[in-house]
Amino acid sequence: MTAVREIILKFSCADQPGIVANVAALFAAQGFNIRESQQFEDVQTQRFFMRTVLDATDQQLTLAQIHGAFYPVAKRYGMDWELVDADIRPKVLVAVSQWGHCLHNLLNAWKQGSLPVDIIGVVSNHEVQRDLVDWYQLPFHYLPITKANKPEQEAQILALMEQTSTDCLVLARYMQILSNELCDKLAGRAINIHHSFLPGFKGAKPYHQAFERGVKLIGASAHYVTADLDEGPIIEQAVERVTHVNTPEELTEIGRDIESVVLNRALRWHAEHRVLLNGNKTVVFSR
Ligand SMILES: Nc1nc2c(c(=O)[nH]1)N[C@@H](CN(C=O)c1ccc(C(=O)N[C@@H](CCC(=O)O)C(=O)O)cc1)CN2
Repeated sequence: MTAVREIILKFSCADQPGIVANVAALFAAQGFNIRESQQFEDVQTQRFFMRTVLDATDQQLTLAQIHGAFYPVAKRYGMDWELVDADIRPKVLVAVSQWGHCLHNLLNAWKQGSLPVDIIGVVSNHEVQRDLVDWYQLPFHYLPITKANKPEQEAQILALMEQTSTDCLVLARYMQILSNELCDKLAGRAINIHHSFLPGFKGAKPYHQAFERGVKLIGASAHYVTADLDEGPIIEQAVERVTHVNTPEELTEIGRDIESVVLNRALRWHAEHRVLLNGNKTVVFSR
């Protein structure tokens, strides 16, 4: 096991005085330098959230050794915690159906190195995006789905993630509803881009719903996937102004850019361990 250069600690626990002081004291005692730190107390739930980035260069310790050193503090406060090597990029599998704008934006950012993830491949229930994925020299897994083969198809997705030790599944306009079983197995590590400003206009055709309602703003929402369709904890959202002149097709066009930006931002924050679950909500320690 090699020594780590930089670590990211994120945790939540029941709030009480002295948490920050004790965490800081533990790392100070070992000579770690805090590079970045953010914390938040949810006064409603009395839950405390914290994310800290520490320079570990001089300590010459492995992640396991730092884990062991922090464990007593985590245990004392009953923390839900994660301590990771900041140089390890999460492995991501992307799922897409027919629309390729979010996939294109993800692959472009990944190729440019502006998305701190390791995309291991793309799965799709259609072949429409195969050429794009081939161009990026990534594996394209064509997994058609029907009501009858849904359990097998989902088992193939899960098997692919396990075989490749993939951390995260990104639904980049994947228009199939994941089963409760798959949602449970991927809790907190499957991210979907919904093409509306949630909680408005859930379901498969939000732009037509928006047109019929005559809204003046449309948007997109990236959220963790749960069994309750479009109800998962929201990671990021954005909106754009529209008018009575815009047709459903134009709303769809305007929405594509918002979706792509929102999904990239959400995936980056997830990959940088900036997102903590807070019940059915999130705490996002963005830059
Ligand atoms: N368990 C979940 N699965 C998915 C979610 C989610 O929140 N929980 N989000 C969707 C994405 N999505 C909206 O963002 C969405 C996708 C598909 C549908 C839908 O009604 N699909 C129909 C089939 C449509 C088709 O074949 O084109 C269906 O599955 O019966 C609604 C919303 C991704 N999955």
